[in-house]
Amino acid sequence: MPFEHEHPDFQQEIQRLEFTKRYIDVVIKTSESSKDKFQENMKEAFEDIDWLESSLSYSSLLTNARFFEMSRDELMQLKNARKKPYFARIDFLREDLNEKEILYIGKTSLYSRENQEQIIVDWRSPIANLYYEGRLGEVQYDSYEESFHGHLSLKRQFMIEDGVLDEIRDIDLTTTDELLQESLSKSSSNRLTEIISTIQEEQNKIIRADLNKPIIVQGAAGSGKTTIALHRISYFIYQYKENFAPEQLMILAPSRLFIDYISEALPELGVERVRQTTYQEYVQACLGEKLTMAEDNKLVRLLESNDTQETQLAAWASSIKGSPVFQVVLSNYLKEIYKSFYPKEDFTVDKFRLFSHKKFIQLFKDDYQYLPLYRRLDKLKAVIQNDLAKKKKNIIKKIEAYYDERIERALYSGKDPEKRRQYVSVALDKKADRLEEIKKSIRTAVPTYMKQFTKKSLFRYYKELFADADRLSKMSGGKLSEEDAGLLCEYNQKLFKKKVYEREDLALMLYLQENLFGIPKDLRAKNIVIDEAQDYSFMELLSLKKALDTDMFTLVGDLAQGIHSYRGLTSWEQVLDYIFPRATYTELQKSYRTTVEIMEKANELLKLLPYSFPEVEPVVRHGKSPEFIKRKDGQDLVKQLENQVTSLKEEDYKTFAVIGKTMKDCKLLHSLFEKHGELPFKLLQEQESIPKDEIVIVPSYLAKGLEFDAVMVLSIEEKFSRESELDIKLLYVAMTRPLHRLYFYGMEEDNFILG
Ligand SMILES: Nc1ncnc2c1ncn2[C@@H]1O[C@H](COP(=O)(O)OP(=O)(O)OP(=O)(O)O)[C@@H](O)[C@H]1O
Repeated sequence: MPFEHEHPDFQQEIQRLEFTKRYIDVVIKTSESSKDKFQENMKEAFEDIDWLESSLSYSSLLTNARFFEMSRDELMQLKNARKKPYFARIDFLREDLNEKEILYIGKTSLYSRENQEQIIVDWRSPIANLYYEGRLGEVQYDSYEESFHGHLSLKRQFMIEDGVLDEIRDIDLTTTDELLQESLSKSSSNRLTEIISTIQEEQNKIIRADLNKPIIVQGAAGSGKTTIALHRISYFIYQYKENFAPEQLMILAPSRLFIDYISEALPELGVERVRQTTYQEYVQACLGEKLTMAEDNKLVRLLESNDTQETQLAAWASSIKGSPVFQVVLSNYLKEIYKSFYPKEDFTVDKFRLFSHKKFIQLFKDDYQYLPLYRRLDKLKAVIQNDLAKKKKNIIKKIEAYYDERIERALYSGKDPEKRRQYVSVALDKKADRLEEIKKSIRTAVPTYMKQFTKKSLFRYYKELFADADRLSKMSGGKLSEEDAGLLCEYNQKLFKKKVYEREDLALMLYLQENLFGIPKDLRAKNIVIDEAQDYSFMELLSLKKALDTDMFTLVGDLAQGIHSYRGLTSWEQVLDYIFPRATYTELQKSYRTTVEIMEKANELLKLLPYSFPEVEPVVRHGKSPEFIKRKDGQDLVKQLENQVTSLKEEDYKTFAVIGKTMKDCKLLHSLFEKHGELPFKLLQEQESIPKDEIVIVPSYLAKGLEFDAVMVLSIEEKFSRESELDIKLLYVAMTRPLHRLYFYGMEEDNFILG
């Protein structure tokens, strides 16, 4: 029996819950009215009861009551916690203390206003780690670099629904966690939720891993990567609340659709103020310009195009532009640009040499190395301006002295007076002219000198990079043959003519932008989470790291789902070796989303991929085996799918998706639904938000990261071929979306590779 109403402590726990709820109410009420009201509110709330232990009795609550200011966020969190203030309790006797601590763990912390005792302990606090890691018995936890040893005598889970205690259960980590089973067997809401009460040990390790180091997680489909990444941000914010505002953190998601999907979990974890954006949006913000992106989706082109040569060229161009070859190219290109800024002439005013070009170069090259190119120029401009301001009096004095001396000499010379007068008058005029001239030179010297450094826009620089094949090949240090460089130049020039950019161009432009102009400070997040990181190229990750000037990244991804591998990663090694050498690398092999039956089928696909992925282990939860159903045509197909959904609804499933290989089949089905459909449905596009209570029609590549109770993989005109690595990955993505049921609708089983 998993949970017991007859648990000997059940009544006592009800009272504790009641106390906590009322206490929360008082704190909320008081902080919304006035602090002086605290005592009054307390009295009102607890007047009718006399059951509390003495330490919590209402008379003791009244004495010494102090009210603490709460921030808006804390108040918000407390309000949210009202329905379920905590989910677990641990009893811990610390070695160096005599008294056993009884700690209730919840989403947010709550201190007693009277004696600072913790009424609720935040799940992210150091001691709460005992709930996630500790077995009953001797344990230890670390807090602020100190270790505390002691005895853990109880771990208790609570099921609280709408403020009412339903069940309690005492557990040890060694027993199978039925709370986890229960939470996994629920139906999905189309949105990601928090999992704080059932975080597993291996997940907890990642959430709490050293916050001062980057981390890379290779995790199987459904292993909780997205969820864990969000919990890690939450943990980070809690640990560094004094040092960082949530706005300084950033989540990079694959699409707006995905941001919508995770949006529900964000406020629950207190991370809704974290910047959430897509890679493309972020880079464009850094460039300070909205670019016209090539509309064409290369992935789709790879799947649909008959024009194989052109498509292959496009894929090849992407892979090269994303590869380390371009790190070499850009670094040589920048060297070249920098060199072109070394002046050959000294800075002079009139005949006076004020600043040698050598000194200028030394400052430019070495002293101001930490600045982007144009910021160095600004700085140097200020330096020579200052220098001139200091020296200008001296220059004028020298000129005056020169003429004064001549005039003086003429005045005392033996020339006849008329000639002397004439000479002096001419000399005075000359002096005035010279002074006028020199003052003008002083005024214009700096701008004139700076004129030699012509300013070009980022886009000019970028275009010039692809202007000359021979030069490009040289800049690659021979890594790009002249022929390949030629193809690449031609390819990009075509894009420039159309005035469009591809996603792959963004990384290179970001790299140049950072080195030439710099990135605005407010865009430099301090800690970055990248989901679906396998779809990023080497250059994308490298230029992000450089632009943000930090290596504090959390990268989560799954190479088996690397459907953009024409540009993305095929191994984590390169990233670890060259971009994030300080990173810890972890693998997650357990899947929490799908049933054993579905996962076993999906695992068969993994074997067809040319990588050695270990099999994904599903958490033991059984369901029906995936089923192939011969599809009908037209109206009958719509009926067939609708009947399926209706019968699944009867089993209490709530979210359904029909997944096609690409948009092509999805659009076909969508038009059939428009003509004949009776149930509500929606075709998902990239910018869309996921509807509730509608049958979702979505292409496999957009379904990545999402989940549904039941999935119907559909093949109308498109088939999944076992010859194509991309098809295998897309089918794998589609098959790992359902929590409970998976169907294949097609003409033949073979359309889905596994026939
Ligand atoms: N410890 C856990 N307790 C309860 N549910 C969990 C746990 N870990 C993961 N889940 C659930 O498993 C599902 C998959 O999680 P998530 O989407 O984070 O996985 P993922 O690794 O990002 O998957 P994908 O690679 O398919 O994008 C979610 O429904 C999540 O709530």
